[in-house]
Amino acid sequence: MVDITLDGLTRSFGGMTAVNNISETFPEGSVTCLLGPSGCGKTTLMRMIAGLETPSRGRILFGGRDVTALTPRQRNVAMVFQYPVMYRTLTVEENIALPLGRDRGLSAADRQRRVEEVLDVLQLRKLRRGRMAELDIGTRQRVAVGRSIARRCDVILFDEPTTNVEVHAKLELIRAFKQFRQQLRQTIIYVTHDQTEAMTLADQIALMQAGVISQCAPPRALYEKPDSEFGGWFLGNPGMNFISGRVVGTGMQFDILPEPISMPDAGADIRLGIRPERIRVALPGTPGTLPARIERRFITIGGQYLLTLRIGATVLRARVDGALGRILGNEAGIDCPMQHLAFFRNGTVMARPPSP
Ligand SMILES: Nc1ncnc2c1ncn2[C@@H]1O[C@H](COP(=O)(O)OP(=O)(O)OP(=O)(O)O)[C@@H](O)[C@H]1O
Repeated sequence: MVDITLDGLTRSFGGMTAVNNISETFPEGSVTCLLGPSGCGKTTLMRMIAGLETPSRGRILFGGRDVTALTPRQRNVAMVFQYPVMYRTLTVEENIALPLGRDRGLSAADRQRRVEEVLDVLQLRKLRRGRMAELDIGTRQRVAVGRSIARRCDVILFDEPTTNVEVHAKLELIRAFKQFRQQLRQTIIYVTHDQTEAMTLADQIALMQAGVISQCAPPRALYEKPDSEFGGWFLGNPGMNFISGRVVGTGMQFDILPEPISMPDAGADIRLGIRPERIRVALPGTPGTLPARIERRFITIGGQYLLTLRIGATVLRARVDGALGRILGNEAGIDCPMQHLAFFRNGTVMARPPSP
Protein backbone atom coordinates (compact mmCIF):
# COMPACT_ATOMS: atom_id res chain seq x y z
CA MET A 1 0.00 0.00 0.00
CA VAL A 2 1.18 3.52 -0.73
CA ASP A 3 -0.02 7.01 0.04
CA ILE A 4 -0.20 9.54 -2.78
CA THR A 5 1.34 12.97 -2.34
CA LEU A 6 0.82 15.84 -4.74
CA ASP A 7 3.40 18.56 -4.40
CA GLY A 8 2.60 21.87 -6.11
CA LEU A 9 0.96 20.00 -8.99
CA THR A 10 0.01 22.24 -11.91
CA ARG A 11 -1.20 21.64 -15.47
CA SER A 12 -1.78 24.41 -17.99
CA PHE A 13 -3.10 24.15 -21.52
CA GLY A 14 -1.90 27.27 -23.34
CA GLY A 15 -3.00 30.19 -21.19
CA MET A 16 -5.57 28.09 -19.30
CA THR A 17 -4.62 26.49 -15.94
CA ALA A 18 -6.68 23.33 -15.44
CA VAL A 19 -4.95 22.25 -12.19
CA ASN A 20 -3.39 24.98 -10.13
CA ASN A 21 -0.62 24.29 -7.61
CA ILE A 22 -2.28 21.45 -5.67
CA SER A 23 -0.46 20.04 -2.64
CA GLU A 24 -2.28 17.25 -0.80
CA THR A 25 -1.70 13.73 0.56
CA PHE A 26 -4.21 10.91 0.10
CA PRO A 27 -3.59 8.26 2.80
CA GLU A 28 -2.63 4.68 1.88
CA GLY A 29 -5.49 2.22 1.61
CA SER A 30 -8.10 4.98 1.49
CA VAL A 31 -10.71 5.98 -1.09
CA THR A 32 -10.52 9.61 -2.14
CA CYS A 33 -13.31 10.97 -4.34
CA LEU A 34 -12.43 13.93 -6.53
CA LEU A 35 -15.73 15.79 -6.65
CA GLY A 36 -16.62 19.07 -8.29
CA PRO A 37 -18.50 20.79 -11.09
CA SER A 38 -17.77 20.19 -14.75
CA GLY A 39 -14.44 21.65 -15.89
CA CYS A 40 -12.93 22.05 -12.39
CA GLY A 41 -9.93 19.85 -13.27
CA LYS A 42 -10.87 16.43 -11.81
CA THR A 43 -9.98 14.40 -14.89
CA THR A 44 -6.77 16.34 -15.56
CA LEU A 45 -5.65 15.74 -11.98
CA MET A 46 -6.46 12.04 -12.20
CA ARG A 47 -4.69 11.68 -15.54
CA MET A 48 -1.57 13.21 -14.04
CA ILE A 49 -1.68 10.75 -11.13
CA ALA A 50 -2.09 7.94 -13.68
CA GLY A 51 0.87 9.11 -15.77
CA LEU A 52 -1.29 9.87 -18.82
CA GLU A 53 -0.77 13.64 -18.57
CA THR A 54 2.53 15.41 -17.89
CA PRO A 55 2.42 18.10 -15.18
CA SER A 56 3.52 21.60 -16.14
CA ARG A 57 4.98 21.92 -12.63
CA GLY A 58 5.13 19.95 -9.41
CA ARG A 59 5.68 16.35 -8.33
CA ILE A 60 3.68 13.20 -7.61
CA LEU A 61 4.94 10.76 -4.97
CA PHE A 62 3.70 7.23 -4.28
CA GLY A 63 4.76 6.15 -0.80
CA GLY A 64 7.46 8.84 -0.80
CA ARG A 65 8.86 7.72 -4.20
CA ASP A 66 8.86 10.39 -6.92
CA VAL A 67 6.89 8.88 -9.84
CA THR A 68 6.42 12.09 -11.86
CA ALA A 69 8.61 10.91 -14.73
CA LEU A 70 7.38 7.28 -14.75
CA THR A 71 4.95 5.66 -17.23
CA PRO A 72 1.58 4.31 -15.97
CA ARG A 73 2.96 0.77 -15.97
CA GLN A 74 6.06 1.75 -14.01
CA ARG A 75 3.80 3.45 -11.48
CA ASN A 76 1.86 0.21 -10.91
CA VAL A 77 -1.56 1.82 -11.29
CA ALA A 78 -4.79 0.33 -12.65
CA MET A 79 -7.54 2.39 -14.24
CA VAL A 80 -11.27 2.03 -14.80
CA PHE A 81 -12.81 4.46 -17.27
CA GLN A 82 -16.34 5.58 -18.16
CA TYR A 83 -16.27 3.24 -21.15
CA PRO A 84 -14.74 -0.09 -20.13
CA VAL A 85 -11.93 -1.23 -22.42
CA MET A 86 -12.74 -4.90 -23.02
CA TYR A 87 -12.17 -7.77 -25.39
CA ARG A 88 -15.71 -8.35 -26.52
CA THR A 89 -15.19 -11.89 -27.85
CA LEU A 90 -13.48 -13.14 -24.68
CA THR A 91 -15.35 -14.42 -21.64
CA VAL A 92 -15.64 -12.64 -18.30
CA GLU A 93 -13.05 -14.96 -16.82
CA GLU A 94 -10.63 -14.50 -19.72
CA ASN A 95 -10.91 -10.73 -19.50
CA ILE A 96 -10.09 -10.76 -15.80
CA ALA A 97 -7.16 -13.13 -16.34
CA LEU A 98 -5.68 -11.26 -19.30
CA PRO A 99 -3.59 -8.61 -17.51
CA LEU A 100 -2.29 -11.25 -15.09
CA GLY A 101 -0.62 -13.04 -18.02
CA ARG A 102 1.88 -10.19 -18.26
CA ASP A 103 3.05 -10.79 -14.70
CA ARG A 104 5.90 -13.29 -15.12
CA GLY A 105 6.28 -13.67 -11.36
CA LEU A 106 2.83 -15.31 -11.06
CA SER A 107 2.42 -19.07 -11.42
CA ALA A 108 -0.60 -20.43 -13.31
CA ALA A 109 -2.09 -21.57 -10.00
CA ASP A 110 -1.66 -18.10 -8.44
CA ARG A 111 -3.23 -16.54 -11.50
CA GLN A 112 -6.25 -18.81 -11.25
CA ARG A 113 -6.54 -18.14 -7.51
CA ARG A 114 -6.65 -14.39 -8.18
CA VAL A 115 -9.32 -14.82 -10.85
CA GLU A 116 -11.45 -16.97 -8.52
CA GLU A 117 -11.13 -14.39 -5.76
CA VAL A 118 -12.25 -11.57 -8.05
CA LEU A 119 -15.17 -13.61 -9.39
CA ASP A 120 -16.30 -14.15 -5.81
CA VAL A 121 -15.82 -10.61 -4.55
CA LEU A 122 -17.67 -9.09 -7.51
CA GLN A 123 -20.29 -11.86 -7.65
CA LEU A 124 -19.42 -12.72 -11.22
CA ARG A 125 -19.06 -16.46 -10.73
CA LYS A 126 -22.29 -17.35 -12.54
CA LEU A 127 -21.29 -15.21 -15.49
CA ARG A 128 -17.71 -16.43 -15.77
CA ARG A 129 -18.22 -18.06 -19.18
CA GLY A 130 -20.38 -15.28 -20.60
CA ARG A 131 -18.95 -13.30 -23.51
CA MET A 132 -18.49 -9.61 -22.90
CA ALA A 133 -20.52 -8.69 -25.98
CA GLU A 134 -23.59 -10.33 -24.36
CA LEU A 135 -23.42 -8.35 -21.12
CA ASP A 136 -25.05 -5.05 -20.18
CA ILE A 137 -22.78 -2.07 -19.58
CA GLY A 138 -23.12 -2.27 -15.79
CA THR A 139 -21.86 -5.87 -15.72
CA ARG A 140 -19.10 -5.04 -18.20
CA GLN A 141 -18.04 -2.26 -15.89
CA ARG A 142 -18.00 -4.74 -13.00
CA VAL A 143 -15.65 -6.94 -15.05
CA ALA A 144 -13.47 -3.87 -15.72
CA VAL A 145 -13.29 -3.32 -11.96
CA GLY A 146 -12.40 -7.02 -11.61
CA ARG A 147 -9.52 -6.64 -14.04
CA SER A 148 -8.18 -3.66 -12.18
CA ILE A 149 -8.27 -5.30 -8.75
CA ALA A 150 -6.92 -8.67 -9.93
CA ARG A 151 -3.56 -7.09 -10.71
CA ARG A 152 -3.19 -5.99 -7.07
CA CYS A 153 -1.80 -2.63 -8.10
CA ASP A 154 -0.79 -0.17 -5.40
CA VAL A 155 -3.19 2.43 -6.79
CA ILE A 156 -6.50 2.15 -8.65
CA LEU A 157 -7.98 5.13 -10.45
CA PHE A 158 -11.65 5.33 -11.37
CA ASP A 159 -12.85 7.95 -13.85
CA GLU A 160 -16.63 8.28 -13.49
CA PRO A 161 -17.18 4.51 -13.93
CA THR A 162 -20.94 4.66 -13.28
CA THR A 163 -21.81 7.54 -15.61
CA ASN A 164 -23.18 5.34 -18.40
CA VAL A 165 -24.66 2.67 -16.15
CA GLU A 166 -28.41 2.51 -15.49
CA VAL A 167 -29.58 3.03 -11.94
CA HIS A 168 -30.01 -0.60 -10.74
CA ALA A 169 -26.72 -1.73 -12.23
CA LYS A 170 -25.13 1.33 -10.69
CA LEU A 171 -26.24 0.28 -7.21
CA GLU A 172 -24.90 -3.20 -7.90
CA LEU A 173 -21.57 -1.73 -8.96
CA ILE A 174 -21.38 0.43 -5.86
CA ARG A 175 -22.18 -2.58 -3.68
CA ALA A 176 -19.40 -4.53 -5.41
CA PHE A 177 -17.04 -1.62 -4.93
CA LYS A 178 -17.68 -1.51 -1.19
CA GLN A 179 -17.29 -5.27 -0.95
CA PHE A 180 -13.87 -5.44 -2.58
CA ARG A 181 -12.79 -2.38 -0.62
CA GLN A 182 -13.28 -4.29 2.60
CA GLN A 183 -11.18 -7.20 1.39
CA LEU A 184 -8.36 -5.50 -0.54
CA ARG A 185 -7.18 -2.20 0.80
CA GLN A 186 -5.64 -0.53 -2.23
CA THR A 187 -5.29 3.24 -2.47
CA ILE A 188 -8.12 4.51 -4.66
CA ILE A 189 -8.82 7.79 -6.40
CA TYR A 190 -12.36 8.00 -7.74
CA VAL A 191 -13.49 10.85 -9.98
CA THR A 192 -17.18 11.69 -9.91
CA HIS A 193 -19.54 14.60 -10.24
CA ASP A 194 -22.21 12.66 -8.32
CA GLN A 195 -22.24 13.81 -4.71
CA THR A 196 -24.33 10.87 -3.47
CA GLU A 197 -21.77 8.47 -4.89
CA ALA A 198 -18.93 10.43 -3.29
CA MET A 199 -20.71 10.55 0.08
CA THR A 200 -21.32 6.77 -0.08
CA LEU A 201 -17.90 5.60 -1.22
CA ALA A 202 -15.29 8.02 0.01
CA ASP A 203 -13.11 7.96 3.08
CA GLN A 204 -12.39 11.54 2.13
CA ILE A 205 -13.73 13.85 -0.53
CA ALA A 206 -11.40 16.28 -2.29
CA LEU A 207 -13.82 18.99 -3.34
CA MET A 208 -12.47 20.81 -6.39
CA GLN A 209 -13.24 24.23 -7.78
CA ALA A 210 -11.47 26.00 -10.64
CA GLY A 211 -8.32 23.88 -10.58
CA VAL A 212 -7.78 23.76 -6.82
CA ILE A 213 -8.91 21.48 -3.98
CA SER A 214 -11.06 23.79 -1.92
CA GLN A 215 -11.42 21.26 0.94
CA CYS A 216 -10.37 17.66 1.54
CA ALA A 217 -12.20 15.96 4.42
CA PRO A 218 -14.33 12.93 5.34
CA PRO A 219 -17.81 13.18 3.76
CA ARG A 220 -19.70 13.97 6.99
CA ALA A 221 -17.19 16.64 8.05
CA LEU A 222 -17.29 18.22 4.62
CA TYR A 223 -21.08 18.29 4.71
CA GLU A 224 -21.43 19.53 8.28
CA LYS A 225 -18.49 21.95 8.33
CA PRO A 226 -17.77 23.34 4.88
CA ASP A 227 -14.76 25.68 4.75
CA SER A 228 -16.41 27.83 2.14
CA GLU A 229 -19.79 28.89 0.79
CA PHE A 230 -18.88 26.89 -2.32
CA GLY A 231 -18.71 23.67 -0.23
CA GLY A 232 -22.00 24.48 1.51
CA TRP A 233 -23.67 25.20 -1.82
CA PHE A 234 -22.23 22.31 -3.86
CA LEU A 235 -23.01 19.55 -1.35
CA GLY A 236 -26.63 18.94 -0.48
CA ASN A 237 -29.78 18.91 -2.52
CA PRO A 238 -30.61 21.71 -2.28
CA GLY A 239 -27.41 23.15 -0.81
CA MET A 240 -27.01 25.40 2.21
CA ASN A 241 -29.04 28.61 2.55
CA PHE A 242 -26.93 31.79 2.69
CA ILE A 243 -28.38 34.84 4.38
CA SER A 244 -27.09 38.41 4.45
CA GLY A 245 -27.59 40.57 7.53
CA ARG A 246 -27.59 44.22 8.63
CA VAL A 247 -24.96 45.77 10.87
CA VAL A 248 -26.61 47.17 14.01
CA GLY A 249 -24.26 48.81 16.53
CA THR A 250 -21.60 46.24 17.42
CA GLY A 251 -23.55 43.33 16.05
CA MET A 252 -25.62 42.00 13.17
CA GLN A 253 -29.29 41.34 12.69
CA PHE A 254 -30.45 38.47 10.49
CA ASP A 255 -34.13 38.04 9.59
CA ILE A 256 -34.09 34.38 10.64
CA LEU A 257 -32.86 35.10 14.21
CA PRO A 258 -34.95 36.67 16.96
CA GLU A 259 -32.08 38.78 18.40
CA PRO A 260 -29.07 40.61 16.94
CA ILE A 261 -25.79 38.74 17.27
CA SER A 262 -22.89 40.49 18.97
CA MET A 263 -20.03 40.74 16.46
CA PRO A 264 -17.18 43.20 17.01
CA ASP A 265 -15.97 42.85 13.40
CA ALA A 266 -19.48 42.95 11.87
CA GLY A 267 -19.68 43.82 8.18
CA ALA A 268 -21.81 43.46 5.07
CA ASP A 269 -19.31 40.86 3.78
CA ILE A 270 -20.56 38.35 6.39
CA ARG A 271 -23.23 35.78 5.51
CA LEU A 272 -24.84 33.17 7.63
CA GLY A 273 -25.36 29.62 6.36
CA ILE A 274 -27.83 26.93 7.42
CA ARG A 275 -28.74 23.62 5.78
CA PRO A 276 -32.42 23.17 4.78
CA GLU A 277 -32.86 20.14 7.05
CA ARG A 278 -31.46 22.01 10.06
CA ILE A 279 -34.23 24.59 10.10
CA ARG A 280 -36.90 23.61 12.60
CA VAL A 281 -40.30 24.18 10.99
CA ALA A 282 -43.44 24.13 13.13
CA LEU A 283 -47.08 25.20 13.02
CA PRO A 284 -47.53 28.99 13.02
CA GLY A 285 -47.46 30.54 16.49
CA THR A 286 -45.41 27.73 18.06
CA PRO A 287 -43.43 29.21 21.00
CA GLY A 288 -39.75 29.79 20.18
CA THR A 289 -40.38 30.26 16.45
CA LEU A 290 -40.52 33.26 14.10
CA PRO A 291 -43.41 33.67 11.64
CA ALA A 292 -42.55 32.79 8.03
CA ARG A 293 -44.61 32.72 4.86
CA ILE A 294 -44.61 29.57 2.73
CA GLU A 295 -44.11 30.70 -0.86
CA ARG A 296 -43.70 27.32 -2.56
CA ARG A 297 -43.69 23.67 -1.64
CA PHE A 298 -43.11 20.42 -3.39
CA ILE A 299 -42.99 16.84 -2.30
CA THR A 300 -39.72 14.97 -2.72
CA ILE A 301 -39.18 11.30 -3.63
CA GLY A 302 -38.77 10.34 0.04
CA GLY A 303 -42.18 11.88 0.90
CA GLN A 304 -40.68 14.93 2.60
CA TYR A 305 -41.66 18.45 1.63
CA LEU A 306 -39.24 21.05 0.40
CA LEU A 307 -40.52 24.50 1.36
CA THR A 308 -39.51 27.92 0.08
CA LEU A 309 -40.04 30.29 3.00
CA ARG A 310 -39.98 34.07 3.24
CA ILE A 311 -39.21 35.88 6.43
CA GLY A 312 -38.80 39.66 6.03
CA ALA A 313 -36.61 40.16 2.95
CA THR A 314 -35.00 36.72 3.34
CA VAL A 315 -35.96 33.71 1.27
CA LEU A 316 -34.75 30.27 2.35
CA ARG A 317 -35.47 26.62 1.78
CA ALA A 318 -36.33 24.07 4.45
CA ARG A 319 -37.17 20.38 4.54
CA VAL A 320 -40.03 19.02 6.62
CA ASP A 321 -41.44 15.56 7.03
CA GLY A 322 -44.58 14.55 5.17
CA ALA A 323 -46.95 14.61 8.17
CA LEU A 324 -46.22 18.27 8.96
CA GLY A 325 -45.88 19.29 5.31
CA ARG A 326 -49.41 18.09 4.60
CA ILE A 327 -51.09 20.15 7.35
CA LEU A 328 -49.19 23.41 6.93
CA GLY A 329 -51.11 26.21 5.22
CA ASN A 330 -49.41 29.37 3.94
CA GLU A 331 -47.73 30.19 7.24
CA ALA A 332 -45.22 28.40 9.45
CA GLY A 333 -43.07 29.06 12.50
CA ILE A 334 -39.33 28.60 12.09
CA ASP A 335 -36.38 28.31 14.40
CA CYS A 336 -32.73 28.27 13.27
CA PRO A 337 -30.71 26.77 16.15
CA MET A 338 -27.41 28.51 16.81
CA GLN A 339 -25.43 25.24 16.77
CA HIS A 340 -26.40 24.65 13.14
CA LEU A 341 -25.35 28.06 11.86
CA ALA A 342 -22.12 28.67 9.94
CA PHE A 343 -20.70 32.15 9.37
CA PHE A 344 -18.77 33.09 6.23
CA ARG A 345 -16.80 36.22 5.46
CA ASN A 346 -16.31 36.84 1.74
CA GLY A 347 -17.24 33.22 1.12
CA THR A 348 -14.76 31.70 3.61
CA VAL A 349 -15.83 30.22 6.93
CA MET A 350 -14.97 32.42 9.91
CA ALA A 351 -12.40 30.92 12.25
CA ARG A 352 -14.14 32.29 15.30
CA PRO A 353 -17.89 32.38 14.73
CA PRO A 354 -19.91 34.78 16.87
CA SER A 355 -21.95 33.58 19.83
CA PRO A 356 -25.47 34.82 20.64
N1 LIG B 1 -6.12 18.49 -23.59
C1 LIG B 1 -6.68 19.66 -23.25
N2 LIG B 1 -6.47 20.77 -23.99
C2 LIG B 1 -7.00 21.96 -23.63
N3 LIG B 1 -7.80 22.15 -22.56
C3 LIG B 1 -8.04 21.06 -21.79
C4 LIG B 1 -7.50 19.77 -22.08
N4 LIG B 1 -7.93 18.91 -21.13
C5 LIG B 1 -8.69 19.62 -20.28
N5 LIG B 1 -8.76 20.91 -20.66
C6 LIG B 1 -9.49 21.98 -19.98
O1 LIG B 1 -9.12 21.96 -18.63
C7 LIG B 1 -10.26 22.25 -17.78
C8 LIG B 1 -10.45 21.10 -16.81
O2 LIG B 1 -10.89 19.96 -17.54
P1 LIG B 1 -11.16 18.55 -16.85
O3 LIG B 1 -11.62 17.62 -17.91
O4 LIG B 1 -9.98 18.17 -16.05
O5 LIG B 1 -12.36 18.92 -15.86
P2 LIG B 1 -13.38 17.94 -15.13
O6 LIG B 1 -13.57 18.50 -13.77
O7 LIG B 1 -12.91 16.54 -15.24
O8 LIG B 1 -14.69 18.16 -15.99
P3 LIG B 1 -15.88 17.10 -16.34
O9 LIG B 1 -16.59 16.80 -15.05
O10 LIG B 1 -16.74 17.88 -17.28
O11 LIG B 1 -15.23 15.91 -16.97
C9 LIG B 1 -11.45 22.46 -18.72
O12 LIG B 1 -11.61 23.83 -18.94
C10 LIG B 1 -11.00 21.76 -20.00
O13 LIG B 1 -11.60 22.37 -21.13
